Amino acid sequence: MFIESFKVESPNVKYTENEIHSVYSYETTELVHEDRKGTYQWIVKPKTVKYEFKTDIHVPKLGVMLVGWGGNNGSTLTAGVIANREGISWATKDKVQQANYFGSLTQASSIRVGSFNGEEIYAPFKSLLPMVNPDDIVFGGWDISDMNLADAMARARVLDIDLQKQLRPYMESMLPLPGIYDPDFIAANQGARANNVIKGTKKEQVQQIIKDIREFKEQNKVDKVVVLWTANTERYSNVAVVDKNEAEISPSTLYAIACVLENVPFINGSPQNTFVPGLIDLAIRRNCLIGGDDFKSGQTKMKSVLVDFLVGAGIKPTSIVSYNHLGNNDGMNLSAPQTFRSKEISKSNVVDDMVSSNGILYEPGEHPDHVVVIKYVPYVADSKRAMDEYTSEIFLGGKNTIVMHNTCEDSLLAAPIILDLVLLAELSTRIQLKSEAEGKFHSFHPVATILSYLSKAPLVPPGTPVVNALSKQRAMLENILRACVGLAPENNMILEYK
Ligand SMILES: NC(=O)c1ccc[n+]([C@@H]2O[C@H](COP(=O)([O-])OP(=O)(O)OC[C@H]3O[C@@H](n4cnc5c(N)ncnc54)[C@H](O)[C@@H]3O)[C@@H](O)[C@H]2O)c1
Ligand SMILES: O=P([O-])([O-])O[C@@H]1[C@@H](O)[C@H](O)[C@@H](O)[C@H](O)[C@@H]1O
Repeated sequence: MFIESFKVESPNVKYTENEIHSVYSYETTELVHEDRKGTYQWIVKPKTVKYEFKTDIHVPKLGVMLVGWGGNNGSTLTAGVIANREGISWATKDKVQQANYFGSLTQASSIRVGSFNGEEIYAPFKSLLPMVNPDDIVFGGWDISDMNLADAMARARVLDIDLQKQLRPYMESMLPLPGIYDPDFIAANQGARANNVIKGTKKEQVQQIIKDIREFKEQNKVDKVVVLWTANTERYSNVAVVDKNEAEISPSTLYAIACVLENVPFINGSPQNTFVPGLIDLAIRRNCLIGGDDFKSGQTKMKSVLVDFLVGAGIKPTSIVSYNHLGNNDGMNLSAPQTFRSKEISKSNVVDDMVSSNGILYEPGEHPDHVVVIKYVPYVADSKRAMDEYTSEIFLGGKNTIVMHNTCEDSLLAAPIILDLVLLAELSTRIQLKSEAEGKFHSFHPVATILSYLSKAPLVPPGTPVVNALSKQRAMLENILRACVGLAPENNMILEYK
């Protein structure tokens, strides 16, 4: 059964006019490796740590500034929120389509809250904690192309024409602010659209971005701003020289510096190493949320499910070949070797945690063969075609081969993920926590691993584990939000019926 909302009644949860305060027992383990009677043993000690969570229930008026606003993802997300907000429906060749938020974890997925009379009861994921209603978001942002959002939507070739016609009046007055453009970091083929750029030194460009954020906030009377990069994939910055050679500081890093200096959350939806070590240090010092990297939207999302299933079932993937072709501007930009390399890295590292979790299947340092191929084929436009082959070793020397064709409508899959990223980033800044060993409440670590479900290459604080398995990432996110309302982690035991 599905319910629309619920309230937790517990001695451990207090709802006040300003916050939800929960007391939570975090059940974990402590491991020691000790000499026991002459042989070393791993000892696992269950441990309970008391935490308190405080969630500010005042939902702000949120401004979202997209870097690359005029791109396929940026224009599609903007269009989708307007279509939902205005309740737009449109004719397609199959039916009259209503606007929806399908593909958004926060808006279209559910959580199990328990069972009632032998029936499992589910509620909307977004009913866990007060979140911004996406219909209320004010969009803005930058683009090195000056095209208005209605024309950018048409250029993207993502949405049905009847929908585009209805959206045009809302979007044609939306003009991206000039962006920071450095041809050394993206494909040369992007130069043709770069007619809307901020001149000046890198420092002056950062100052302009800060000015843009302040003016956007003032003009739109928003309480908070989140900035998200959905611009072109850049080549990696050479971190060995980035501190000594200003030319090596990428545009994405410059936007991120501006955001951290303005204490505005910055999320990187692309695979480049925007968050160079100096920037991470700055974000930590200023306690400003940063997160990323590279939206996990289609082919890689499936990979982080399939490899988790195979390894979890004791089956040994030995060869993973991920090919895809696409015909949008992203694909054109990725046709350059240096930008493709950024994407190849983020798409290749996604199985590392699952492989290293099973020492029965893999020797230390052993990995499956893993190849990533991306080709630019204009005709298919935003309708990316992913073709994967997974070969695994099974019982008694057998081999299993899984072949998959996955048509990922790239922007229709990425736009809801962008929405989740900005909503969850905003929510996480309203949560404070304190363990029993800590004297005062504090925010989550500025490097927002809570967003990892939505990223191919989750950015994590230095020295902490990277988890890519999709089910674990989703469970982590849900269980943290459950803890904020005093609910135990979903353990799927349903002992009541065993
Ligand atoms: N499923 C997906 O679509 C998906 C998944 C993961 C990652 N991504 C990443 O998201 C990004 C956007 O994808 P897209 O399909 O919207 O691409 P796109 O090329 O349509 O849009 C990128 C936009 O950014 C603009 N731009 C480039 N450099 C800029 C800068 N320095 N400042 C401001 N604007 C700039 C371009 O003019 C363009 O309008 C890409 O990096 C892509 O790799 C997309
Ligand atoms: O998320 P995902 O489908 O694995 O990865 C996608 C790639 O397959 C695609 O080639 C690229 O253009 C997109 O930006 C996205 O990164």
